[in-house]
Amino acid sequence: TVLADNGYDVHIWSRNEEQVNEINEHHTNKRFLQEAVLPHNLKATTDMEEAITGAELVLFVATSASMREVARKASPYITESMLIIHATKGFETGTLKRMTTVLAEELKTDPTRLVVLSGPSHAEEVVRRQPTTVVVAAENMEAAEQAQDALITQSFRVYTNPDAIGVEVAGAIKNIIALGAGLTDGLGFGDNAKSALITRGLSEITRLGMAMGANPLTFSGLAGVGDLIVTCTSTLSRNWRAGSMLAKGKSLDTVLAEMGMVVEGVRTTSAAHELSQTYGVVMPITEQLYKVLFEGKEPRKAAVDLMGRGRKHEMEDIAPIQ
Ligand SMILES: NC(=O)C1=CN([C@@H]2O[C@H](COP(=O)(O)OP(=O)(O)OC[C@H]3O[C@@H](n4cnc5c(N)ncnc54)[C@H](O)[C@@H]3O)[C@@H](O)[C@H]2O)C=CC1
Ligand SMILES: O=C(CO)COP(=O)(O)O
Repeated sequence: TVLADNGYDVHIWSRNEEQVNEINEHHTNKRFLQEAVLPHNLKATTDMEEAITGAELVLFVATSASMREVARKASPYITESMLIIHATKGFETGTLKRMTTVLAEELKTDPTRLVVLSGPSHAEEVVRRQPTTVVVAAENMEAAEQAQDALITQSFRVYTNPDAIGVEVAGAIKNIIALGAGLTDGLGFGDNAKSALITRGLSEITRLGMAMGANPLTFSGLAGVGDLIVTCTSTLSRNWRAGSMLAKGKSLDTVLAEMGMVVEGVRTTSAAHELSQTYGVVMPITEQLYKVLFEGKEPRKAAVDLMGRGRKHEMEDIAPIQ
């Protein structure tokens, strides 16, 4: 809708014929966007060639689990002149690769020109043209600025950042913290607990990001603090909702089935758990969430263990202790 508002003829690719027909005939996508009416210059197709051929810009919004498969399908129709952007938050399971790496491999394109779009942006609000701010990041600033030009509207304000690694790491890991925020709310803890989780979660994101080559300042921006606030405090967040359902004693399988939409934080917890070992980074919230999700640990016990850790300096492993 953002691109359509800027006058582009937008072609959405979906594998789901029913959804494609609904978008083309009724200009709605009720399962995901309720009553929102979609612009008439936005058309859907199940044909990847038709969706991409002749495009100036291709925006990938696959789930992290399906990014490689979708990119491989798109690859034959991608040309060098197309601007490639993605808005996916997560790592590839198994390889632990960032989404730009997956895209660069499948599209055989210059990785420095791949643009990451992230920030606090629940789709349900974007489609209603409620004020939203995001960041587009690419090593090649010209590519980031092209994305900014294409996406900026009166209700969708777009900032640029050269730190694609930082923006990707922040967008992925904040989902773990959002699951944790849902858990603390579901357990009946107060605002102090949630603020603690958000802030110490930011430390965790910063430590991993720095180890992976990110600029720590990126994490105080829209992709870091901004997205942490929206996903840890909004009932629109699937990750927050999943966490609060887990706290009520539902199994992970039940929660995911009831959600019916992707909860990226689950796979990301597993990936970040491995990344923390690969990079030798301490990630206590991620570690406790891993135990809750995959080892059956009681959420309340996880909270007790987090509170009972050894004494620390607040900026340990981030800034030198003076
Ligand atoms: N929904 C939101 O507000 C935002 C979502 N994101 C990110 O965008 C990505 C996608 O999220 P959503 O669209 O919200 O998820 P969703 O669960 O609402 O929709 C995902 C869609 O992908 C389809 N899909 C799954 N596997 C596929 C495959 N192998 N081939 C083709 N289609 C496949 C599903 O059928 C579904 O229609 C995630 O990484 C998410 O973190 C980022 C910012 C905001
Ligand atoms: O990333 C998002 C908003 O910026 C979407 O978050 P959820 O996946 O938790 O709904």
